[in-house]
Amino acid sequence: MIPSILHYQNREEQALDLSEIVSRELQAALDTNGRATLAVPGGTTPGAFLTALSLARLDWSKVAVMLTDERFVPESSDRSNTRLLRETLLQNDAAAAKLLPFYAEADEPEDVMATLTAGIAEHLPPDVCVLGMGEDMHTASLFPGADRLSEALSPNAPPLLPMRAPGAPEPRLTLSAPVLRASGSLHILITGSGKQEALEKAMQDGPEEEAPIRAILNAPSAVTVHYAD
Ligand SMILES: O=C1O[C@H](COP(=O)(O)O)[C@@H](O)[C@H](O)[C@H]1O
Repeated sequence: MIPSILHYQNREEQALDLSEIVSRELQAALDTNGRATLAVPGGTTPGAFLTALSLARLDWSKVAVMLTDERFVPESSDRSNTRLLRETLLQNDAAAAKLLPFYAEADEPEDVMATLTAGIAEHLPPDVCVLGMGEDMHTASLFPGADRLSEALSPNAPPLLPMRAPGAPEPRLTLSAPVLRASGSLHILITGSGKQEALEKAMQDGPEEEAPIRAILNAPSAVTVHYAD
């Protein structure tokens, strides 16, 4: 399926418009199911969007929030995606949302995988999923060259996997491709010309292992790319 691509005048407009779209989709899920699940990315791009979304007038007490992926670091680290969520989305009205943890203290992610997977099981697949993308065409923590990438891209992948990749300084936990692809709606949030070029490359035919974002671009659900310079 070819994604819809929305070009915004600037990053502020991108953050506000995407937050309105996601808010509407969450409300629709609440109307239908009485609850909703939202998956959001970490990293450097989504802060303004997450803060804008925290102001949405929703019954956040019925919304479960999870990350698309996490670095295996405690919240005291400024590399923690959970910390980003607490400082941005889980403020204002959205402070009432239920955060589904993607980190627990342990030596290795494998030690806590069963517990963290059990915590998200009843909330999958997400009703709404917003993903980031790197210039290397990774999304969530599905990195080219990562140790368990083939498994995470396969249709039978478990929902949550540990992942180690050459360019990633710490181990990761990531939602797998089949769970991400099964989301009710999919949004890709990107900024800057480097990511625009990476997206154009990923939209050409080729293996998902080389450009894991292709697993999302080819998803059966509607995919919208939100781009600003
Ligand atoms: O490491 C990560 O990278 C991607 C992209 O991050 P950005 O800093 O380029 O915005 C992000 O989507 C992912 O959630 C994060 O863990």
